[in-house]
Amino acid sequence: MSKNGKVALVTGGGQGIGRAIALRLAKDGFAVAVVDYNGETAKKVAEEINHAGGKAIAQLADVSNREQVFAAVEAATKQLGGFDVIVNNAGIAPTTLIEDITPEIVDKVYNINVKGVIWGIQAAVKAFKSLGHGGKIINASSQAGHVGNPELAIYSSSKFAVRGLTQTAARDLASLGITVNAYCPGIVKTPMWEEIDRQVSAAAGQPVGYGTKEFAKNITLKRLSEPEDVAACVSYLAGPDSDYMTGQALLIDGGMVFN
Ligand SMILES: NC(=O)C1=CN([C@@H]2O[C@H](COP(=O)(O)OP(=O)(O)OC[C@H]3O[C@@H](n4cnc5c(N)ncnc54)[C@H](O)[C@@H]3O)[C@@H](O)[C@H]2O)C=CC1
Ligand SMILES: CC(=O)C(C)=O
Repeated sequence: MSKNGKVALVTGGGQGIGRAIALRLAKDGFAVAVVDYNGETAKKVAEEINHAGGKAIAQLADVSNREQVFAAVEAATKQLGGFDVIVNNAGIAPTTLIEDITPEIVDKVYNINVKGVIWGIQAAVKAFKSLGHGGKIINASSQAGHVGNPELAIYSSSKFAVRGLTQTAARDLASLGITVNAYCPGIVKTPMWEEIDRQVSAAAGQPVGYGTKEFAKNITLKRLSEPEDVAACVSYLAGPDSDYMTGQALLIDGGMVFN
């Protein structure tokens, strides 16, 4: 049994923001299922939680595969003794100049960033219903889901889609006692951001770090965010203090986007 008696599942939990969320939710008292298509990193994060006195399991699943997502939620429910929160965090962000976009890249990004969230929502609803209680669904959008980001057309549009899904699911699932919210980080220091910086800088013929400077110009708080900044917000969305919040897409971007 976890310290707060609750179970959370985090997709893309093997590194970056997902790892920070898994560690934070474990600290908050959740038993955590760390799900990733990289089995090694998921295992490492679960071990880190267990060594620190928490309770975690690692699960291998590709969120673009509906059956694997349902299987992960079912296994988490059985092995951890319940199911209360899903964090649909896994995502990819290749840069996509408009004229170079191919059907393959659209499918790849949408299969993970959009369909992966849909499968996560469906699998969580099935688990909550079978357990006879409500729950919390938390989705990864982005500041790029509030404003179109240069050179990230497909990624940005996928994150707008996540906001749309979040609002609609919040309305559709409220009667089941399920809340649905999204978090919308700005630039977070993770391997994903490092890769975007490399691609944007190279496309501009500039050294690594140029992309970061360009994107970061408008951050009011004048610093990039840490994965832990995002995890703190997700901790709130996963806990009881957000019980009266649903359909929201919280910006955690240091003031990059005011709306
Ligand atoms: N880093 C940033 O600046 C921002 C990130 N985000 C979003 O936050 C989420 C996490 O991003 P980061 O931690 O930065 O990314 P990351 O690339 O550093 O880590 C992503 C994790 O997800 C896993 N993953 C990717 N595709 C998967 C799939 N199909 N099935 C299972 N696991 C999969 C990867 O193996 C990795 O462990 C993403 O949805 C991203 O779009 C949003 C705003 C800003
Ligand atoms: C990768 C991403 O979502 C950014 C920069 O907001």
